[in-house]
Amino acid sequence: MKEPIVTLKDLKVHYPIRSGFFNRVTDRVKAVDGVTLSLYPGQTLGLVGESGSGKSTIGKTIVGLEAMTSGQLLYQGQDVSRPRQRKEKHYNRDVQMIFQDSLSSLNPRKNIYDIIAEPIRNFERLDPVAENKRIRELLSIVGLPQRTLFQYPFQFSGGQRQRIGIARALATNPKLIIADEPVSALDLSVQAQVLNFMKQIQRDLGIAFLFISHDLGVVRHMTDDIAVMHRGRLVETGSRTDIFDHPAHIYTQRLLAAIPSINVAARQTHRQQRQAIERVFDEQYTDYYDGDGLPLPLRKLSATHAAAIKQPEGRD
Ligand SMILES: Nc1ncnc2c1ncn2[C@@H]1O[C@H](COP(=O)(O)OP(=O)(O)OP(=O)(O)O)[C@@H](O)[C@H]1O
Repeated sequence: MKEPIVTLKDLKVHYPIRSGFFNRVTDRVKAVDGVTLSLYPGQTLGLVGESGSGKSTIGKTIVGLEAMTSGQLLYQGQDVSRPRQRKEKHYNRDVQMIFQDSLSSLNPRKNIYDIIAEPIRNFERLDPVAENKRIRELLSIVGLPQRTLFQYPFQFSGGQRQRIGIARALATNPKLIIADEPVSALDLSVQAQVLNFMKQIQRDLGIAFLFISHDLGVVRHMTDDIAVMHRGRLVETGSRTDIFDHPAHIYTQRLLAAIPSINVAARQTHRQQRQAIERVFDEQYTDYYDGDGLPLPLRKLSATHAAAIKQPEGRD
């Protein structure tokens, strides 16, 4: 197996909660509470879980937008947990992010040329001719007409803006892109277009993706490997077949049952299955969560599959 591009080791990100007259820290939200995972060259890893499970915090920590409480961030095997180490290793150039909300993540006062040029100007010093050429190339990679180059974000549709966000993320020739719910703000018909387009880019350019989504249906379309997150921890990791055909954790089973059925005739049966899985979730809760309601540690089930479940009886 190739060396991972990025590895998180026992990552914890805890947010302080302040309250009272003196604004003292009275509690902590354990948004990420001991996550270990690796991202490999050319791989797309899907990170799924319901809202609040800690997915975005992982993405933001990888690109340095959130500080780690503890744990380690490795880049090609080297420790880059500190911002200074990331700078030295060109990490910030090689790891980019695409955001969910393309309108608020693109500066409304800058035209597309300057938006795409920004990361190039930050990390590479190209002469104006080379810069112009690179920006035009990026625009054609993301399928936008050259005449749009000096337009502003509000002049584009949501799908087109997401393509601009992708062009900006591609500008520095990154090795890894974090895509946090990249299509959830778009109409269904545009979602499919943008997803197919991202898949094609991923294949053509061999970039690794961490694809964050609350929707297992979208993740199935995009990724070969999936990590399922609940309450700040991973509850299951595996190949698409492991997760979709042999889900071992009750929470993964619940997420699978929540994927809406396209077939109208099957909706009634689907609803009954969903209710049945909700009952099983409540009944078997203590087999999967500890006394504090936190997921158990991950246990290896095969070379590709691991789940946060109890050891079978009689084994330790
Ligand atoms: N800056 C912050 N200060 C305090 N708590 C935060 C902060 N950012 C996130 N949280 C909390 O951390 C937990 C994880 O949030 P996070 O956004 O990572 O989850 P998520 O799975 O990405 O959900 P969503 O899809 O809704 O963004 C949530 O309980 C959230 O309220």
